[in-house]
Amino acid sequence: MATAQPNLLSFPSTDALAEQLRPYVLRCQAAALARHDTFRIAVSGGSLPTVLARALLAPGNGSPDDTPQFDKWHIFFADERAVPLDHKDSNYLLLKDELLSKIPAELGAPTVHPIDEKHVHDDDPQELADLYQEDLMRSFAAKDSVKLPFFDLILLGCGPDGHTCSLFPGHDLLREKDAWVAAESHSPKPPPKRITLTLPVVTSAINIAFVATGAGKKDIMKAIFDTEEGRSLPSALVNQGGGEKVCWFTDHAAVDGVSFPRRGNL
Ligand SMILES: O=C(O)[C@H](O)[C@@H](O)[C@H](O)[C@H](O)COP(=O)(O)O
Repeated sequence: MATAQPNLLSFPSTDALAEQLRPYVLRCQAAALARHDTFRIAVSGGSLPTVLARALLAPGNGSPDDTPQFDKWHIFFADERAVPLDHKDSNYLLLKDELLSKIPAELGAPTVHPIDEKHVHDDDPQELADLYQEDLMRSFAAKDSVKLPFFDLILLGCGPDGHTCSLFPGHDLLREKDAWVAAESHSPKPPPKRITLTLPVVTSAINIAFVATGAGKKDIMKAIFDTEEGRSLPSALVNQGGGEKVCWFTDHAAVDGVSFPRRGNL
């Protein structure tokens, strides 16, 4: 378990946040391309795709360091709902509408890894989770001896109850040690059937970023960062497992009243 503290960043507005998220993601991209000539990231649903698109589709200065090289990106879903890819609840559709469909051709096209639509109507989402795990294994060239996929970057949201991905407070999935991808059949946030990366996969990522904005987040942010009771919340468990690899991008409204030290840049 990591001991170093996560980084808590706070900005006056979502626009200011997106301006800082861009260089952060592009620094992660540069490090990943130098390491293995590919950038493997996982993204959540919720408000994250919109903020990410605002960050990445903004005009850059044209330098290689400030340019997303999307043709080198492999985009996975940190969690996904068991619905068809064109369903309004699909995280894939959200990402497509907000970001993928708007990427200018000259920036290249990412390789996107959606869930297998054939299994979205299964009673139990386990097969959907297993197939997604197989996709991850292929993409990370995992041999039996490779215990975990090391994402270059995982981008997360945090729900008002402290959930992240589809890892909800008090659910057994928080104790999953072996699976990379797990099935959730009773999500308190609709729709109930989902798949999610597990905590060991999330905390093994090389970089982990949360985006949390708005006054609706301030109570849970206080619980996560300032209280003992909040330590068992899924988002707090990511802080504990990821330590200094974790970076929270928030706006001032979301951290109003939070005592944990925060900064205005990385
Ligand atoms: O598919 C999902 O439901 C999400 O991945 C979920 O984990 C989301 O990130 C949080 O609920 C925060 O959502 P907001 O950013 O909209 O608050």
